[in-house]
Amino acid sequence: MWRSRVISSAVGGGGRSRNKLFSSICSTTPVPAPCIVHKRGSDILHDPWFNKDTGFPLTERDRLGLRGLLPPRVISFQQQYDRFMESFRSLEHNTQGQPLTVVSLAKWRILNRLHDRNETLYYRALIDNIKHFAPIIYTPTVGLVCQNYSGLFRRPRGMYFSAKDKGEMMSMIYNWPAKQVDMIVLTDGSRILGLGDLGVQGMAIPIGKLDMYVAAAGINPQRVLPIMLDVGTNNHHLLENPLYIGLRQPRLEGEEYISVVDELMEALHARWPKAVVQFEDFQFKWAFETLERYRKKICMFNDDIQGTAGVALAGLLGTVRAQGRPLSDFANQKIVVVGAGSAGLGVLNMAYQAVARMAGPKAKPQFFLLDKNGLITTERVGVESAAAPFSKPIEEVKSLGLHEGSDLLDVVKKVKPHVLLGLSGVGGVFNEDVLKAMRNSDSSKPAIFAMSNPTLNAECTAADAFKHAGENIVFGSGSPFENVDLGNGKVGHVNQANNMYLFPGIGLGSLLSGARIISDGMLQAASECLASYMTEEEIQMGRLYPSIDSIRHITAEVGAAVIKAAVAEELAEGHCEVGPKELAHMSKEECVEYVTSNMWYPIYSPLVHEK
Ligand SMILES: NC(=O)C1=CN([C@@H]2O[C@H](COP(=O)(O)OP(=O)(O)OC[C@H]3O[C@@H](n4cnc5c(N)ncnc54)[C@H](O)[C@@H]3O)[C@@H](O)[C@H]2O)C=CC1
Ligand SMILES: CC(=O)C(=O)O
Ligand SMILES: [Mg+2]
Repeated sequence: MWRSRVISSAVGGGGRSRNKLFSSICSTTPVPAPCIVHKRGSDILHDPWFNKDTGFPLTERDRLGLRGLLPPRVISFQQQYDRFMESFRSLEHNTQGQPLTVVSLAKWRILNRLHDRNETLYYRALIDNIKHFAPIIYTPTVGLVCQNYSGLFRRPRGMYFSAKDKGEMMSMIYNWPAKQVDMIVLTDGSRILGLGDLGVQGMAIPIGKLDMYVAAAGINPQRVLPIMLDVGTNNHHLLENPLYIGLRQPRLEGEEYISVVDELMEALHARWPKAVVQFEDFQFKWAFETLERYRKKICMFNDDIQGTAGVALAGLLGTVRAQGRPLSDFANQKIVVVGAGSAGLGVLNMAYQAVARMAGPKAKPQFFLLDKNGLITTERVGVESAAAPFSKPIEEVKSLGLHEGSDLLDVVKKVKPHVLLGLSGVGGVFNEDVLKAMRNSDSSKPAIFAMSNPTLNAECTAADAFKHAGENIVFGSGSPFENVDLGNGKVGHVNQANNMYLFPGIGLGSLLSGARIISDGMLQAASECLASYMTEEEIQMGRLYPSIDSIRHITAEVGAAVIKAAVAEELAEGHCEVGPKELAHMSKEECVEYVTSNMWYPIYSPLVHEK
């Protein structure tokens, strides 16, 4: 039995992991570990990490100088939870019939206010209602929040570094109050979902991703750090907005840009050398470059390139199974990828690697890549170096009646793909004609993945996909859609093909293994774990990914797979009291148990004051 860490002692607060140590000693309900707090009185009430609102027991009120600062009656955690959920339901009821954007922002506001006031209650509400709340704190509403962030901003969360901080970052990093940081999500706001350059307003993305880390991976919220690196924006609309809260200057470019990122990475690594850093929503021209620059030096990954690739590959393998074919048939699948950016190229990279493993390095995958200028072939002038390996040989293209730059409809008609996968950021690009052309797919169960976010940027809606491409398709989308009623009691199942199924497990597995870096092998293990998670029966029903309700379970499995891969590649240096040798001796089940027991869970811990 692997003992969990007693988190409180390490971070001076928040000793709220489910504690196996206690449960193995006591036969009764485990007592939560006490949590050390270095403040007293109203300072505690204004600190969302420690605040319990009316939930402070009387003894604690005495101990912490809170007596008289709260109404006399003590309200239990359960009562507080019920009251919050009741006000959320009232809000839903009272906003019925109002425009979707108004309702969505109102829901985000009520959750955000709780987040700012009482983190324990917030995360319990999030974990227990993840299916309902993920679309608010994550895609699609987080996109709307980013678009309006300057107006919505009330209280700071995370850290802001800007081009004006050059030379200061190494000292600024010590302004962050937590001694320990495990998980960092960093953006420069240059490609927020499919919404483009939103400058400093992109900060809602790292915050939302880290909320998912807490909910899905049980990362202690006291140890997460969302970071915005504001190097300016090229969004004229924002530059002209007098209330814009970011730097009002064009984006830094070239050497100037990279030197600022270098400085920040050095500062982060110097203070928290074991923290995992996730790069998020960097524009294409910097996404690959920064990944290659840092991935051999520190424990980091790019979620849009690597997390997305793993989730997409799991979905693609699922579609092979859904067709009733052996997995090795993946090498013969005709896949049209629409969007040759960070995400699309990440997917193709991983898909090519999978084919090479299955069918040998000489295999020639039938993958087709399109960008805004159409089909990318070896005749393309000025092709990006990251896209070049996926350019289709022109002779092959011509033999199909296609040419350099063929449009999507023509490609779908001539190729008759098994899979159409969109990562273009362009809403509706899978139009009626394109979807109808998928009816002539060579697959008995064609797959359509409209993976772009948020909802309006999806390549097609779920309803249109089933309506035009036929009821036998398998469908996935980056943002959630309702299942589609096909009539006669039949339902078109909607999968959420989103990197949220992998990034929490990649991050947690990397952290708990103490991996020096995040290797391709670790990412592949994560993807394979997700791919094999679904049963044959589920796959036959068109379910490629599990329900988000079981996200902690999936994350535990993925995290364990990542740890095992890190150990196998001798990258694991261990974490806290669990060293690499102990990790190596864990069975798969023990490893899943180790990951699970390290997941933080929100309960009120007794607070103990220390000067
Ligand atoms: N579901 C998920 O988990 C994820 C979804 N995404 C989504 O993928 C989208 C793209 O992200 P990135 O690759 O980082 O963006 P990017 O800007 O790097 O790439 C976009 C690509 O789409 C191409 N494109 C634009 N218009 C097109 C058109 N009409 N037809 C065909 N291709 C077109 C561009 O030429 C470019 O190659 C975004 O909407 C993002 O939200 C990204 C990561 C994860
Ligand atoms: C999901 C995600 O990472 C994106 O749309 O960028
Ligand atoms: Mg992203």
